[in-house]
Amino acid sequence: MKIAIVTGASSGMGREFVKQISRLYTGLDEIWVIARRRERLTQLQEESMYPLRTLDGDITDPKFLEEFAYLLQATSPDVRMLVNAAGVGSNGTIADLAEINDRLQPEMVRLNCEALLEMTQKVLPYLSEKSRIINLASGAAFCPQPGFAVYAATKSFVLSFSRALGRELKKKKIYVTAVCSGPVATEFFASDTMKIVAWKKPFLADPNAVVRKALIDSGKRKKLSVYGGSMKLVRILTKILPIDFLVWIMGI
Ligand SMILES: NC(=O)C1=CN([C@@H]2O[C@H](COP(=O)(O)OP(=O)(O)OC[C@H]3O[C@@H](n4cnc5c(N)ncnc54)[C@H](OP(=O)(O)O)[C@@H]3O)[C@@H](O)[C@H]2O)C=CC1
Ligand SMILES: N[C@@H](C=O)C(=O)O
Repeated sequence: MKIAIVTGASSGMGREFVKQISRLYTGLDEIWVIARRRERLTQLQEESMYPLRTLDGDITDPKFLEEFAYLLQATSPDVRMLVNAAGVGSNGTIADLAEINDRLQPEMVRLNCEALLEMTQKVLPYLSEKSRIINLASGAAFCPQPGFAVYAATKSFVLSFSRALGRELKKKKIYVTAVCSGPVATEFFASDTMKIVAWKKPFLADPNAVVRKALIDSGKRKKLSVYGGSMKLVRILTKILPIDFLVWIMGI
């Protein structure tokens, strides 16, 4: 059975990946869609040409991860694509966020880093030649960001992890792409602790376009998918400017 697996499929870019994978790729038997909001995943069936297998649950929950591993073992699928899109962000200083809720930032690390790693580890034995992994990192991965510190650090983890994993899997011809976009118009900005700052508003990208580029870049076996001219410029600047200056700028 040939499948694609998408985490964070109930909204934003994960949802868009499911829709576009279903339109663009032939030969899949199922797409496995993962998120906590079951009804959203069920509704998504209307937008997919392929049967969706709805795995509703929290990917930071060891019980969910155990059941997921068991399902993989029981069905032994050929996973053609894994999209790790589940993730959250919070902005504010580390101290302010800790005062609001001291679990907020540790739980962000658990979801954005550990759960992404655990999903990848579990799926790895079921990937074969020309399979692909797409990890949602962020432009925030390019440099430390005071006021967005833990989120940016989690995304640096995702970028670094993706690059190294891609190298490890090269011999097996399995390709890994990290998606590093700027702000994208999704529910990411709808939580009480993740407010979009004014200067980012003009740069808000359409999730449809970001995902289309990510799938094209993954098809071209690119290690990074960077959407938009402004984010490409940010990437260059973060390579050439001194780190202390960059952190100062980001903290203004
Ligand atoms: N929007 C942006 O500006 C950018 C976002 N990104 C990254 O892209 C990825 C997708 O974000 P985006 O689509 O924008 O955001 P959304 O908030 O729209 O989507 C996040 C998804 O993650 C799922 N999710 C959250 N927590 C859990 C959990 N514990 N277990 C399982 N699923 C979970 C949510 O589903 P549910 O609540 O149903 O569980 C939802 O489907 C994230 O990793 C984000 O960091 C990168 C660059 C820019
Ligand atoms: N890139 C976005 C999040 O990942 C942002 O800048 O808010």
